[in-house]
Amino acid sequence: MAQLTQVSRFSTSAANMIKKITVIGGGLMGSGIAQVAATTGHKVTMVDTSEDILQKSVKSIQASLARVGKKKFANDEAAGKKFLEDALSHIKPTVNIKEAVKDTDLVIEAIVENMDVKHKLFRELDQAAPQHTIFASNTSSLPIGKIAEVTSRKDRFGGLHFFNPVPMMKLLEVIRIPETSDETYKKLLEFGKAMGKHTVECKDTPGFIVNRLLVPYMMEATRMLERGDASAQDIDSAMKLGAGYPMGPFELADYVGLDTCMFIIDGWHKDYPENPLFKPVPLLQKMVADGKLGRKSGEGFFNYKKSSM
Ligand SMILES: CCCCCCC[C@H](O)CC(=O)SCCNC(=O)CCNC(=O)[C@H](O)C(C)(C)COP(=O)([O-])OP(=O)([O-])OC[C@H]1O[C@@H](n2cnc3c(N)ncnc32)[C@H](O)[C@@H]1OP(=O)([O-])[O-]
Ligand SMILES: NC(=O)c1ccc[n+]([C@@H]2O[C@H](COP(=O)([O-])OP(=O)(O)OC[C@H]3O[C@@H](n4cnc5c(N)ncnc54)[C@H](O)[C@@H]3O)[C@@H](O)[C@H]2O)c1
Repeated sequence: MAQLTQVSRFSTSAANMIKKITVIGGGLMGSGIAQVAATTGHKVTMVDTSEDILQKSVKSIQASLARVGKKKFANDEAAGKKFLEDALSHIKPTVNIKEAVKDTDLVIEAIVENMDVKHKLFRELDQAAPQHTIFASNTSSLPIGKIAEVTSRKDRFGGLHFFNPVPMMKLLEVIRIPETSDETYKKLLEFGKAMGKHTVECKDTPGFIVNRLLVPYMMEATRMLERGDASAQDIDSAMKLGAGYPMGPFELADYVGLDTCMFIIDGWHKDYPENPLFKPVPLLQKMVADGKLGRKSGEGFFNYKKSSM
């Protein structure tokens, strides 16, 4: 623990700071990370698997920038427009991974939550990126040390766990594995601050800080619903009005994606079968099997289809 806090007292010289970043994955999280990096003066390359997906990512960044700009420059439409255009000009979307990492300082991986897919990507990145490039994963639940195993740069590897929606959520968990060098960790912490986030330091433990507490709470809410103790609506209202949460557990699960929720809890159960907090939840598994994935599929614990709204 002493080691974790000691590192954050040092500061990196301006010449040594992270300026160019590559975000792999332009989905919910990757597009948010790219957006915030661009608005905080970084040069960003955003990679996804197809031009179509990248177009959608840019559209969602535009929409989010418009919301931020409208608030930030409430009485100055021209300044809001300039803010949006400046930020977009700092983001280069591409499907070419090799080109995207050729002179980057930091790669942030935000692709699907699957160890094999992440390993395949990091093997490729390790070959293509220059020696000085730091790698980070935005994984919600997979061990950073295990993701890093396929690279030859564990000393330049860490976790940067952002929260959804990235432009609004102030927290960034910065995770180190035993091999992460002090120099790397220091740079990651400073990058987080440069992104305008409040950083917290954490070891490579399941769920880090937030998800280790949040996931059991959300699963317990689902078990409560499964037992028929209360309705989803009332459980959500209770936690919002009685505990001060901005979203109830089911609104949040729908927002994150029920497939992601299920992947996390089932994965932890496999790794820690003795822990009762990580027991799979049949209701969640059934909803995912039925294609009810939350907001992204139009239905989850609540219905988001236009006709029923
Ligand atoms: C099994 C369990 C699984 C757990 C999974 C873990 C996943 C992961 O690893 C960790 C997480 O992320 S955990 C998840 C962690 N996340 C949480 O826990 C989220 C909890 N929810 C919240 O904090 C709030 O509900 C929100 C901030 C999302 C929306 O706020 P609201 O009041 O309900 O609704 P509003 O009135 O619409 O918007 C309010 C303001 O926000 C602005 N805005 C919104 N989205 C924006 C965007 N994309 N861009 C730009 N701006 C955006 C908007 O413009 C507005 O500004 P104004 O100044 O008021 O005009
Ligand atoms: N959804 C959340 O609330 C949340 C919050 C924090 C962290 N995370 C983590 O962030 C990561 C991404 O989650 P998400 O919700 O943004 O997922 P998402 O499904 O919205 O986006 C993933 C994107 O990665 C792309 N992709 C997949 N394989 C790729 C590859 N090999 N190369 C380039 N792009 C590839 C997909 O096309 C997709 O656009 C996951 O590890 C997840 O656990 C998610």
